[in-house]
Amino acid sequence: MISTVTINPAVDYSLKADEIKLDKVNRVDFLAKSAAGKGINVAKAVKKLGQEPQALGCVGGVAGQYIVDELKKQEITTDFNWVENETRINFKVIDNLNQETKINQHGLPLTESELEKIFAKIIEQAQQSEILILGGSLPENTPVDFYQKVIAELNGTATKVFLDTSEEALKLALKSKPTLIKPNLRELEEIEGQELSFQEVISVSQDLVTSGIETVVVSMGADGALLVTEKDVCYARPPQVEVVSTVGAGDSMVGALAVAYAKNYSAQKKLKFAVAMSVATILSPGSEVANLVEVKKWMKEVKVKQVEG
Ligand SMILES: Nc1ncnc2c1ncn2[C@@H]1O[C@H](COP(=O)(O)OP(=O)(O)OP(=O)(O)O)[C@@H](O)[C@H]1O
Ligand SMILES: O=P(O)(O)OC[C@@]1(O)O[C@H](CO)[C@@H](O)[C@@H]1O
Repeated sequence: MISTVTINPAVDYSLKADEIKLDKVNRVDFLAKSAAGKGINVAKAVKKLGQEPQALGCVGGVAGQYIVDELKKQEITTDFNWVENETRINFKVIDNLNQETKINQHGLPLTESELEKIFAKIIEQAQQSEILILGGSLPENTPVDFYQKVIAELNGTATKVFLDTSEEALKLALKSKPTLIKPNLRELEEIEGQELSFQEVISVSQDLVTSGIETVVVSMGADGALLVTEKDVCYARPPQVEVVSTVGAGDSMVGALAVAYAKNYSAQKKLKFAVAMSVATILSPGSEVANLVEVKKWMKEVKVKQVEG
């Protein structure tokens, strides 16, 4: 089974504005509302790709109930922990220039006891999961080494742990050696504390692999993605497309990578499948993700090659 963990989920509101005027009232149009947060988007992707995911995490209040109800409608198995504070609402505003402004709340804190319970649930459920995906930020006041501790606890077990987070939580978690990480270019640059050329992205990823992380996938927006393992350095270029919304593009890639891992695809096929999924997803509105039929169509358009390390 593929399980996803979203400690800090969100209800995403996608909105449209002609332009965002700072220090003014902005009148916006409503486009879509979605059950979201990175791990939840990954679960939606896994389901759309024909596998049965399980979504874990913390939900609270009316927004939490919305997430539970939506995932039920999408026939996604959930085993959430109910918490005292309301789940956050995030806003994604698309303007006339197709720029996406993302307004993400930090997420209200969890109590110490809620944190202990979700930690225990993750470890328990990991035992039945071939792949466990930890996705997104941590709510306010959560110890920043939360993911690091979860991964350390699962070291030496059969569970493959994928991680998609950012900033300090990512930096610390690298020390516990997750199986796979999927930083975008900016997140990788944050880890390194400097801008990176394409060759530097390859060598930094190779260093991470040498340190004990099995697979590093770096997503680079319209420039595609790179997958690095001990044996392979593959690069995939997406076709040029008219973007509808990039929200969830990275998450859809992680979902596709999990499915590709479960199916034991080759390195090149894993990357092709993941990039095709992301391309199909950026053509879907809001935080929605694409399905297998669309992915199969885009796989023909994604060019993958082995590059020199
Ligand atoms: N403008 C674009 N044109 C073609 N493909 C794109 C474009 N933007 C994103 N993609 C595809 O989506 C993948 C993921 O995008 P990106 O690197 O922006 O991830 P991300 O920052 O993790 O996304 P998010 O956090 O919004 O889910 C890219 O590797 C690429 O395959
Ligand atoms: O604030 P975080 O946890 O870093 O990211 C949350 C989020 O921006 O990520 C998803 C897109 O990747 C959205 O559905 C959601 O609102």
